[in-house]
Amino acid sequence: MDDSQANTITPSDSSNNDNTDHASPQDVIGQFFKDSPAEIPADFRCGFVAIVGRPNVGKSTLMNHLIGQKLSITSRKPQTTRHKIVGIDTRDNVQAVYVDTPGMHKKEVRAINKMMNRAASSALRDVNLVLFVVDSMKWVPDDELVLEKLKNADMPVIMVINKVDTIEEKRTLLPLIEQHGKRMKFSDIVPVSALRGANLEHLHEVIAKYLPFAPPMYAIDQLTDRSERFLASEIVREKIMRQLGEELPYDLAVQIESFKEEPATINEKTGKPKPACLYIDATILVERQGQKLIVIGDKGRKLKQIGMEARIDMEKMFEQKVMLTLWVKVKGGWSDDERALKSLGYSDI
Ligand SMILES: Nc1nc2c(ncn2[C@@H]2O[C@H](COP(=O)(O)OP(=O)(O)OP(=O)(O)O)[C@@H](O)[C@H]2O)c(=O)[nH]1
Repeated sequence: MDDSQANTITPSDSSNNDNTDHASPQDVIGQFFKDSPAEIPADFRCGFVAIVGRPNVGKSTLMNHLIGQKLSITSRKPQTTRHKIVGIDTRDNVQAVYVDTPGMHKKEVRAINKMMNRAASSALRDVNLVLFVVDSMKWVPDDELVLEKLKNADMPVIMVINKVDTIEEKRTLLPLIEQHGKRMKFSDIVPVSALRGANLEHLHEVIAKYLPFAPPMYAIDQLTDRSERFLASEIVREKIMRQLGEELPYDLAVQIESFKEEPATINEKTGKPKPACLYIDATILVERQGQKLIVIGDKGRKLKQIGMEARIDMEKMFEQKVMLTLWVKVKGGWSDDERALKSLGYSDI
């Protein structure tokens, strides 16, 4: 980014009272989720699901197919601070929230042991269900390590025998299921081919059976990482509109440059906790230098106000501390550039 063309502001005081008269974040969310059903059926099921297993058994492939190839689906709510949400799958009165188990994707064998120790004590805590993924063709000591940790788990564990498409002799499948069934008391054993999408409908049904009756934790319309950024950019745009009114350049756009969450930490020296924080960098793109000056305002006052109001709304929407950095940049002719439009999320609208 060209610093000479940018003006930054980082509102840092999150304790400001919000006295401005503006649309609440609920209004903004409502705009995007207006098709969501108003009434949640009493038999709705919802819960956290952890997908575990040694490297290379197909966990990522399975998750991607379970959530319908929608990668990087994330959402933020306070209940999820313990987990990293990797996918939210909502269908037929069931919402399965897939969570990442830290270290699960490490290749090193030793890491598994460490990871599973940790997983048993933290990542697996609070999940409602575990999917233990194994490769139908191989059972190796690493699987055994994972199994050992799962034996202590106090939630249902479903064994998912993956890659069944690689089994040549299909009649060997039943004896294999029987053999695995003796390893521990699984709630269910489901053979699938994640890659081919085979038997995944059945797996969806089995997963649903083990999730508790609970209302959805997330919007029925799944949130993608993109739409989360999109909501953030819409908040900034709304604040610009409020500040500029008639002066608003009609071809102004807001681009979210980065959207990163820093987890809560403890300061090693002082021992004081530092809360989790969402760092959002956004660029306000305008067509001409004159428009840039309008957005920035006298002594940067307008931009400062926009940043402060936007941050307050973002903190409400994302339910955590937000550090917002705003830039204003002249990008002549961007509105004619199809690629730029796509990168700004206009294909989504
Ligand atoms: N034949 C076949 N291959 C599969 C299947 N599922 C996954 N694979 C392949 O297995 C390999 C590993 O898949 P991943 O999904 O990356 O496995 P993972 O368990 O997430 O691996 P880590 O990230 O190392 O923990 C990839 O080459 C996949 O294409 C399946 O059902 N059948």
